[in-house]
Amino acid sequence: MSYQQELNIALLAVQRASLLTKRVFHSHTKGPLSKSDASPVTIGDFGAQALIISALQHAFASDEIVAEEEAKDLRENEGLRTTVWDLVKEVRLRDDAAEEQIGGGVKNADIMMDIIDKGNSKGGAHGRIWALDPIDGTKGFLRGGQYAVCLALMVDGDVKVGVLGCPNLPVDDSAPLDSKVGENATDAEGMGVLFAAVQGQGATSRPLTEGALAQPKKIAMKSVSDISAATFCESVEAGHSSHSDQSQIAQKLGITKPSVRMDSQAKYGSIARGAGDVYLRLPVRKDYQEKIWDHAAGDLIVREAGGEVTDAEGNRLDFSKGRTLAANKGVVAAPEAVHKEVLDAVKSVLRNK
Ligand SMILES: Nc1ncnc2c1ncn2[C@@H]1O[C@H](COP(=O)(O)O)[C@@H](O)[C@H]1OP(=O)(O)O
Ligand SMILES: [Mg+2]
Ligand SMILES: [Mg+2]
Ligand SMILES: [Mg+2]
Repeated sequence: MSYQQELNIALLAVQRASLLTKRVFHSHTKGPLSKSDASPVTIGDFGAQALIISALQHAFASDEIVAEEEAKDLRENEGLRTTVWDLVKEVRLRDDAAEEQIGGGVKNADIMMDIIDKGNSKGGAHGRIWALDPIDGTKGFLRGGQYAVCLALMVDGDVKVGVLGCPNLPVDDSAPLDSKVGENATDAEGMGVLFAAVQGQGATSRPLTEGALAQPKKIAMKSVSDISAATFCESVEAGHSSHSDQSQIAQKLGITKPSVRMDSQAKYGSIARGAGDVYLRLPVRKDYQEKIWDHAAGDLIVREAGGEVTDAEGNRLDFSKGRTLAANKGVVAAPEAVHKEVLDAVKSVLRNK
């Protein structure tokens, strides 16, 4: 299967949701609330989830969706509901034909909440299931840094299509990653990129526009012959991945450059286009299970760009286990040629802990 229709709808849906998140990013009222696990959620997360699921339901009515957010807070808080609805009803692609392909807008606030709650699939190994993170890196979004709108289609537990909208990364694939990439980001001129991949068809990037899709360009990971010269990417949040283990691994590989810290799956996109080389996410807590929506799109984009993505033991990420990556701990993403060398260093550091 070529999955061209799925890719097209996913790209348009992510592009439209990114318009909404950008509005919130620049407003003073992001409306952060704290969820039961103490992580934040904003009006941007709810609004983007509603717009994307609405597009998927229009195009693929019988597909299931595993999405991060639920409408409970909106049902209980009228003010919050109205604020999110005011955003959702206004945001449209500035291209009628493109907007029509994703079904136009949502009809009213009640339907919006029902749509948000359609993201409650249990996931699993059977059938067509989308994995959606409406804002990945919400902490980065609140801090003014990197974040990503993430959508992937799995068929029988295998990721077939992945799209990442990164409003605060440069369009230019060859722009070097500096240590400031994760700070005070703006979506000024030259910023905003959509990454995409279809299994067996390679990975692309294109500028994030406000209307019809821009032309895609093929992307590929940088070939790294000397691992000591590699650029590492890691989370900003030390609570999400172990900075200390990652720094020991870098040291073991002879890497002296400081790691580039940024929030969200923007890390997967950045290494897929050769702006960085290696993404490490080593567990801080034994009991944390990574969520499928935090990895599905990025995993495919990196592998289609010539990379290998495994957990800390060298197993491929298994998206067929439900809403979490229950069978995996940690993530090691690197160009194919050096992945083993990186993984050996990971194993050796973790063994000696
Ligand atoms: N203890 C944890 N370990 C790993 N990832 C976590 C942890 N807590 C939250 N996350 C998730 O990490 C992702 C962001 O990663 P990064 O640091 O690379 O930007 C978020 O989706 C966040 O989930 P959530 O959306 O529920 O807050
Ligand atoms: Mg996330
Ligand atoms: Mg999220
Ligand atoms: Mg979250």
